[in-house]
Amino acid sequence: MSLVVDVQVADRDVEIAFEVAAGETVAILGPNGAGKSTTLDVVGGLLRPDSGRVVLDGKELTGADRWVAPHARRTALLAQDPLLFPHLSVLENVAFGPRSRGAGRAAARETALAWLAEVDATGLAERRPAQLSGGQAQRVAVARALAADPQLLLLDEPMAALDIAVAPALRQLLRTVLADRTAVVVTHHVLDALLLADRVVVLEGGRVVEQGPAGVVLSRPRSAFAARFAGLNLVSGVATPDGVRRPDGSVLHGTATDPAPREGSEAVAVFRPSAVAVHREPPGGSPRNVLSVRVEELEPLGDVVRVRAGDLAADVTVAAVAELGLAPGQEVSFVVKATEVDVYPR
Ligand SMILES: Nc1ncnc2c1ncn2[C@@H]1O[C@H](COP(=O)(O)OP(=O)(O)OP(=O)(O)O)[C@@H](O)[C@H]1O
Repeated sequence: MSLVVDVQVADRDVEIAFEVAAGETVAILGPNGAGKSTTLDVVGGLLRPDSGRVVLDGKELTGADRWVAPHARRTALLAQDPLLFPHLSVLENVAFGPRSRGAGRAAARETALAWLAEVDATGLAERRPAQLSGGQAQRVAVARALAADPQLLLLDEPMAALDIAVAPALRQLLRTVLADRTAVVVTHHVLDALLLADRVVVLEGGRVVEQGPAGVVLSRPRSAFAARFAGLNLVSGVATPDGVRRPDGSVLHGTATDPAPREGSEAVAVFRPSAVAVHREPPGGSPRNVLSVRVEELEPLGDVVRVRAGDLAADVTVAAVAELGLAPGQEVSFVVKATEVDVYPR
């Protein structure tokens, strides 16, 4: 059930093309307004693009002269909100899909019970949605989506509305469910991308700026958003023999990784926040990279404090924050060794 998406929505300035192979899960990432919801809406048939096409398993769902209605698309949407029918029992909610596809009452009930067992919710069958916790309702929503036997599963931040304590169990369930399914998942969570998706597609400003295997994009990001998402610092510019020249003319020295960027071509320098040391004064005569920045925000992160300055971040200990007297608005130097900076083509 492969998916081909190549669509344009002029009034939203969205032009997006990507493919999902049969059995593959693709995560769509991007900042607010990047076009993630627009993409899901177009694929699910809720929005008609100005031009382009959506093809599922060789069948055109959206095209120049073709428009398959949402309910006839064989796609199922799992959204933030479980969207269960409040007046139906859990069992009836899950049986709804098979019933609408023509199954008899007994067969639909059997399918629904099988899916409820699959999501570990058999004991909830007779309850009404109002009698479920958020996590239980979302598990039922998973069963309902799958009971309709969709060819493509669309997930729109399925964990976003859940309690932090409940999210891991649902993520684990989705991991099992998505293992051999064709799916597109919009997420703001790095763990979802890593644990659920085979590939990620990064959108910015209504365009695909980067795509590839989840592990590769998150460990070797080439776009500003993917780097931020993966918790890495990224500086882009033009490749020099030993680093990246930034638009302001300064060079960030690093180590070229395979494949090394061609001198003069667009390149990125990427380094971990934990590799950055923060100094009040620029260290004199240092062979290291020194970036002058203004502290914008201090954010506690486990046993370190993330110091944010523009697009860059440094992780320092609480003791260092106290010792340096760090506070927003302060001018400081971010210092990073060239050996900690990976340079590769953009
Ligand atoms: N109903 C609408 N009518 C017109 N423009 C819209 C509409 N919804 C979104 N847009 C615009 O389309 C572009 C893409 O928005 P979209 O909602 O797809 O982004 P998103 O990546 O889902 O963002 P978010 O993470 O905030 O949900 C934005 O410029 C947005 O302002």
